[in-house]
Amino acid sequence: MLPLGDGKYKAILWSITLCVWVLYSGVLQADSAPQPLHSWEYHWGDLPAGTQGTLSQPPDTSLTWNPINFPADPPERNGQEQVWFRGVLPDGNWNDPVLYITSINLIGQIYLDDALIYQYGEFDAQGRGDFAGWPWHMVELPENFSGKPLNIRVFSYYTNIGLWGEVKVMERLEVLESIIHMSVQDLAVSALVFVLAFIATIFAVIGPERRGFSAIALFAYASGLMLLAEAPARQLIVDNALAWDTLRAGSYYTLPIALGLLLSHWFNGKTKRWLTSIWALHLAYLAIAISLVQLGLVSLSITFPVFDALLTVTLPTMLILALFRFRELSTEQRLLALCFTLFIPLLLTDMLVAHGFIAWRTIPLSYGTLIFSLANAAIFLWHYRHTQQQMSLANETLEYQVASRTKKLGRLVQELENLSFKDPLTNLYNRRHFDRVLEHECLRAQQNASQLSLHMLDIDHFKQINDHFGHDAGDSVLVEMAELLKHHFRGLDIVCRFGGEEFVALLPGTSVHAAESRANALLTLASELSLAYQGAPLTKVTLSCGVATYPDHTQDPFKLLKMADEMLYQAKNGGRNRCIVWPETPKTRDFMLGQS
Ligand SMILES: Nc1nc2c(ncn2[C@@H]2O[C@H](COP(=O)(O)OP(=O)(O)OP(=O)(O)O)[C@@H](O)[C@H]2O)c(=O)[nH]1
Repeated sequence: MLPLGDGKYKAILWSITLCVWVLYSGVLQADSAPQPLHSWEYHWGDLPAGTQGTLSQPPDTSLTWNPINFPADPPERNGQEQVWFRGVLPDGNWNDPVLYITSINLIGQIYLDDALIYQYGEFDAQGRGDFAGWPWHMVELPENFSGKPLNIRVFSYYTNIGLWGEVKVMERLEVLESIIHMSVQDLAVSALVFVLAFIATIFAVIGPERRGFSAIALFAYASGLMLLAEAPARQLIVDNALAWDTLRAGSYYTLPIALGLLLSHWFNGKTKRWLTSIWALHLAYLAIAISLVQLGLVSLSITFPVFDALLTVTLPTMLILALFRFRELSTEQRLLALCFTLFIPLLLTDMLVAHGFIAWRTIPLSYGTLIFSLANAAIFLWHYRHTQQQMSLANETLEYQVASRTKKLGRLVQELENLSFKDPLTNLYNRRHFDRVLEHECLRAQQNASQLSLHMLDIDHFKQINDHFGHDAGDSVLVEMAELLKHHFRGLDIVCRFGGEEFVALLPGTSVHAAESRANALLTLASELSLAYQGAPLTKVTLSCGVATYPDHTQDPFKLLKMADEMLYQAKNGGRNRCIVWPETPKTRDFMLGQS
């Protein structure tokens, strides 16, 4: 940073400011209103240009000159490619005057007082040359030019010949100022369009409407590039008119491709086929035209009128096709279609001006692009909001689904767990469950200072049922017996199938005597059961039962089971169909202790 306190630097800073002010105020004070040249005349054909940039003979002595309003496209061209114009330079009081020309079709030389003062493009010996782009021109003028004739030699194989736009004498600074002024809007819109193109690209990559957003992105990139390449300030950035015009052609020729892609994506059937053919045709034109130009076979300038002719047919066709089926479009598509409807006349008018069908004027193409860009921005925002809403909805749905599935899964786990503790044939608890609850029930009995009786039950001579009536009949007996047990015992009793034809029942809060009487009652009920299988009666069955009670007989759950089993064994040995309760005798106690 400048040390502002330092007097020396302050002085320099003030001097620079003063110079700029003097220079600028000088410009403002000068009689600097831009003045066009006047008294224009033309002469078809080339005149012999003298050596070293001088006219070998003054063209006005021996030739016929015809008056013309503006030095462009004189009548009766008849395929001629060379023409001379001459006009009189205006009077004025300029500080730093220059001649400003909007554009030249295609190349030219400018002479003042028989001296060549400016040349654009390369002339060969025959006075011909190649297209070199369409830049604006700022021609240095020597002193005392006022009132002098200016001779302009032009060569063009293009549809137009001569100068284009404005030809006037003005201050150099004013030229630069107006160039910047004319470009600001184009450049600003171009920057905005590039940002939108980038956002559209992101939507095209991630979004559901990939093709639609790709087409919008392509249109935005093409129109952004076109505006940049058209802005007069382009020459101040990179001084290569041909490169800029090639870029302009590429982007301009891409616009109908993007438009066709987008529209064809919106429609079906015949309309889609028509639109697809149109964008394919433009794609082919772009590829062929740029290739031929790059190969040096065709001049870039010639590709413009051919393209414009094509566009005057395809653009209205696309518009008519879209408007014809306007009702089928969604709101956002309608918005874009309307923007195109506004943009297309601008594009067509610009084209008509470029070819001289309409008098020269600046066409605000950037307005069309701006409207299109704003519509796009609105659509992006709408899409963003819509996507956000859909995402939160999806999240909620997902959360709901996860919760309901977790619940369902919990239920399934529970069912599975139940199944793993159940006997599938009888639907009674199985031995796994019994092993799990025995210890727990003993503990509960201890905590409640109550008793817990254990019944061990076995169907007598069950093998004979299987043998006589078959395995399935045996199964039906097991099921019947299980039903009897379920009904006979209380809800808080735990009845399990211990294995084969053996059952156990845990009776919480049941004394030895109560357990014995419940067992005897069960045995009676079992012996009275009328069993049948598939309508055929089965033999009567009886049960044997062993009983042991906690804590009366033991406080060890494992021993309790052993004791009941031992009593069952004794019941079997004692003749079956009976219940034996663990007797509190020293002999049995010793027996059990010896086992443990
Ligand atoms: N149908 C059927 N039979 C079974 C099942 N489980 C075990 N068995 C049969 O039950 C019979 C048990 O026979 P045993 O151990 O000799 O006993 P039992 O014939 O009842 O004789 P005791 O117990 O001494 O009165 C065997 O034939 C087993 O095949 C089953 O699920 N279904």
